[in-house]
Order: sequence, then C-alpha cells, then structure tokens
Amino acid sequence: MRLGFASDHAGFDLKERLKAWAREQGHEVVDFGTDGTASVDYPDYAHRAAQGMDQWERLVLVCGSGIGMSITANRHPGIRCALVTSPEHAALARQHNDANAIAFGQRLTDPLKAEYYLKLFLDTPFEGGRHQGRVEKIEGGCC
Ligand SMILES: O=C(CO)[C@H](O)[C@H](O)[C@H](O)COP(=O)(O)O
Repeated sequence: MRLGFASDHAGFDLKERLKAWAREQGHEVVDFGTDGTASVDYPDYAHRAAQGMDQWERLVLVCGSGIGMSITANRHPGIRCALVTSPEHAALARQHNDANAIAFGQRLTDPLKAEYYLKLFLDTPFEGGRHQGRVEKIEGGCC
C-alpha cells in the first residue's frame, strides 16, 4: 500500500520509526515532512499531506498529542482521520468509519503499540452495510 506520512517536530521520531516499519512490511512511503526536530507548526504539514491525497492510499500523521494533526486533516473533504489510542480505535476506525488517515501522539503513545495500531488500521476492512450511508453523510453536511 502507498502510505503518506507527516508530522511536526513533536511527532518526528515516531514518524521516522513508523516509516521504517512500513518499509519493512513492504509498503511504499511518501513523506510530507517535517524533516527534523526543529520546532514547526503542525497545520503546515497536515495541510500539505492532505493536499497530496492523490499520492497516498492511507495517511499517517503524528504530532505531540495527535490532536492538532487530526483536527487539521479533517478539515479536508474526503479525509476521515482517526486519532488512535487503542487497538479498538484502530479497528473501529476502519470497520465503521472507513477512515483513510490515522493520527498518533508521540508524547502519549508507546512506539511499539503505535506500530501494532498501524498494522491493525492497515489490515482491517470497512464493513460497509449500515455504515456506508453514515460515512456518506459525513461529507453531505447536516440534515
Ligand atoms: O497540536 C498539538 C496538540 O494538539 C501537537 O501535539 C503539537 O505537537 C504540540 O502542540 C507541540 O508543542 P510544543 O510545545 O510546541 O512542542
């Protein structure tokens, strides 16, 4: 699978680790930055990765908490980003929400667990059925 990655400074180390893991698993990696631990603004990198959605099938975003990256990515039509802190979140984000982006908080998530959550996220299919129309309503606006 082609995976996009982006982080700010506070997510850089976990981004690099997850990129290495993804390559080991045979995935293709597209990196939208940042390139180091110098302080940057997370929206710049979340927007860049979201605008490049023709270049990835799933997007992996990392910041200190995962909150800023997920909020920003979800401003973009067609992106359904889940902030994941448990295996249940990782699986349900795919099964019920057909999420195409996952966000992690480097300061709050054990890196080994993040690898496991990412594997679950990539391996779990969307269930469709009653969830299909609900997902379509996300883009449709209210009522
Ligand atoms: O946006 C965030 C919080 O929602 C991210 O966790 C950032 O990485 C964090 O705010 C960066 O904090 P710093 O004190 O500037 O390193």
